[in-house]
Amino acid sequence: MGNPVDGEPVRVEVGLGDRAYDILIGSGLAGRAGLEIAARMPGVRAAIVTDENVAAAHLDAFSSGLASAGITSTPIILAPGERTKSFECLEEVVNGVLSARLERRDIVVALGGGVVGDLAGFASGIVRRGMRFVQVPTSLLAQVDSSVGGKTGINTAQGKNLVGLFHQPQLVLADTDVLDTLPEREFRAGYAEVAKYGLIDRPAFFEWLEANWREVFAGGPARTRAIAESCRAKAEVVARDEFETGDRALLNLGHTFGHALEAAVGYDGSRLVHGEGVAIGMALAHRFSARLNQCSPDDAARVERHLSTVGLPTRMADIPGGLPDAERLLSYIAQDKKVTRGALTFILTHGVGQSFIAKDVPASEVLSFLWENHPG
Ligand SMILES: NC(=O)c1ccc[n+]([C@@H]2O[C@H](COP(=O)([O-])OP(=O)(O)OC[C@H]3O[C@@H](n4cnc5c(N)ncnc54)[C@H](O)[C@@H]3O)[C@@H](O)[C@H]2O)c1
Ligand SMILES: O=C(O)C(=O)C[C@@H](O)[C@H](O)[C@H](O)COP(=O)(O)O
Ligand SMILES: [Zn+2]
Repeated sequence: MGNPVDGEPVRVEVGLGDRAYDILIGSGLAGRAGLEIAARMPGVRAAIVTDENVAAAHLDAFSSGLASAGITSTPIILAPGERTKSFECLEEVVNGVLSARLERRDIVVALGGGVVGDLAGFASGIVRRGMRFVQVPTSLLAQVDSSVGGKTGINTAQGKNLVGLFHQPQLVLADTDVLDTLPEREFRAGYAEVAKYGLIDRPAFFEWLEANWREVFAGGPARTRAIAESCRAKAEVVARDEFETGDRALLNLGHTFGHALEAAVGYDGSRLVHGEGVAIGMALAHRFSARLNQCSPDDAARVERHLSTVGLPTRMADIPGGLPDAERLLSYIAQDKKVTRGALTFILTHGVGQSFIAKDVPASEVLSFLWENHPG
């Protein structure tokens, strides 16, 4: 894991054969987006899907950059937050793209966090039966995770991401400068997905994060290194299991619990945002693994300690405003996309960096565990 060379973007390839694409990570990439896009897709026009917060900070500079490379664009600006991943906003994006008369070979650009990326990616996958799209992730979470790998979609009352498509982008441009305007709470939430890669199968990376997380939060080379290492980790998994028929499910560490909690609070980001749900979910997954004698309580405590040290929540009691009872939480878990013939699947662990896919986890065990950990 060397430090990135100053000035040069780090390039990570997502190796998907004739649908392979680059992730470029570094300073100044948003301003250069027009050139990077025009070099790969000459003559395209664009819809820029973004949210109000990102638009206020970055849209003018971004669309001017596209224009100076000869790319005309139409902005589609949405309300910020998880509730935007909805059928209503999907319709808004589809209408915006069609009203701009973009053609199938034109592009949808997702300029924003994971919410914008998942929604714009989904819209691009269905308009004219599949347009091309480019991810310009502006949150840490989007730069290390959601912009890579082609999972797109929206939420429903029944659960997270239950409607969507696998649809890969043509290019990912992760400009580390744009993180300067990201609120600290959102940076911290994105850090949960960074730590996730260490916990899945990169124990040395987790150890490095334990020692260097302050530098990652501060910015500079350590941050770029953490983003690049995360993208490499995700790109490797996606390249070998694009459609999650096997070990891509490991990327779901912490999500089986986390998604249930997000649904349980009605996608209210003032109470819980995705990365925080993942942090609590990862702490629970380690504690649950220890309860099932799969992992030592010391490892579970170590994970919880690091997540709390950086200021992330690790317990259901950390969510303000109360939760539905354990049976209700289990009913959200039963909607998880990893469920097979009614049997629950969890990502469990034998220790830091030793995650595994556990099929047929008895619902009764999950329910008792949820009650034990429920804030009441
Ligand atoms: N597709 C995938 O593989 C994948 C992976 C992980 C998460 N996700 C999804 O991503 C979503 C979470 O993404 P997120 O954490 O980026 O949330 P988000 O998109 O809601 O962004 C977080 C907040 O930060 C603001 N913001 C983003 N960039 C900013 C910037 N540079 N300056 C100022 N404000 C900025 C946004 O307006 C928003 O208020 C969830 O819906 C989750 O399910 C998808
Ligand atoms: O890319 C993946 O695969 C992941 O699981 C990454 C997760 O961080 C992400 O939150 C994803 O959207 C969850 O996928 P889902 O299939 O459980 O909805
Ligand atoms: Zn996630």
